[in-house]
Amino acid sequence: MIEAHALHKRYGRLLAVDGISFKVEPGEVLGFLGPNGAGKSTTMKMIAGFLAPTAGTAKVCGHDVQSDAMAARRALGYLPEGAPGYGEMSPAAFLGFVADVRGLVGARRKERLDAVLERLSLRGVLHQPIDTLSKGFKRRVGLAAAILHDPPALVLDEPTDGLDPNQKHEVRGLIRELARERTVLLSTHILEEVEAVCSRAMIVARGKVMADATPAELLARSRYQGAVSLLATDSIAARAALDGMPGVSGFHQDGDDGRLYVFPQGSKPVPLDAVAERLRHRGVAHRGLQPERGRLDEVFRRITTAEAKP
Ligand SMILES: Nc1ncnc2c1ncn2[C@@H]1O[C@H](COP(=O)(O)OP(=O)(O)OP(=O)(O)O)[C@@H](O)[C@H]1O
Repeated sequence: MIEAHALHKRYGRLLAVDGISFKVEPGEVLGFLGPNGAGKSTTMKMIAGFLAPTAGTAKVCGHDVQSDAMAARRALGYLPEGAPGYGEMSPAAFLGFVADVRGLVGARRKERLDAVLERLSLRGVLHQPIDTLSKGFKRRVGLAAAILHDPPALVLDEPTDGLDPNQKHEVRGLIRELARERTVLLSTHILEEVEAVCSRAMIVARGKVMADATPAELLARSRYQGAVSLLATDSIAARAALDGMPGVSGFHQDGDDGRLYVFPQGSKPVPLDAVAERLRHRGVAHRGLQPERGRLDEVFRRITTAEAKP
């Protein structure tokens, strides 16, 4: 379990983290989302014991990260933002060094090294300097170092940053697999990642938690949920045909692709068949009529912009 209670971090005059509290249970993947500078990395560094909080406490598997630092660090695997250091070392040398620091010896050391090399498919690059590896392999080396001692809790700072779509897919699969019996806290800028791997998402802005919900609950806050959209040859005619239809509250036309969004009244979805029938009846040609499931990007923007209310 990972717990944060009223964490604060001040850098001079800047209050980078302003009272963040949460609890993540085993089996949960909590995604930390927020604009640049929101305080995500700072919070993660405090949980990992790399930075002392200005106020507040954090615990990893019940161990306070400050007063019981060694036990907390033993229980935690941490992937810092960016690539691992020691770029001149090979993965073999670097992971051997991490194993030594973690106090792994004998058969257990060999077993854990074999397990992570296999899990992260690192055998092909074992003796190449880390600096010369692709971004994907660098992230894998970082992940291997984070899970080498088989910790019950993981803090992963932007684990898929800079990876190509295939590598992202692979790393997300690995995180889901790791999360089965572990507690995972990860940060990301990628909204689709939240739906792909997170059981819960916390939106942070200006050092404060602005939302803490499941991805489905966040989607339900989108005004696009329950809307239908279509591409009409004549959008003005389409709007005129649908204006005043029961269950329809308004329209929005996308400036880029011209797609027309028809918004519902209240929580009941706009009836797709009735829309199709009405357009047919009025002779409005259209294609791509589809229901909308909501948009995380819109919810994220609304919650994190200055006007947003918590
Ligand atoms: N060592 C430091 N000294 C002074 N200010 C810092 C320091 N580290 C971070 N900050 C500032 O604290 C704020 C929060 O930074 P942090 O890196 O935690 O944000 P973040 O949410 O992780 O951002 P990003 O998504 O860009 O990684 C930012 O304004 C940043 O400039």
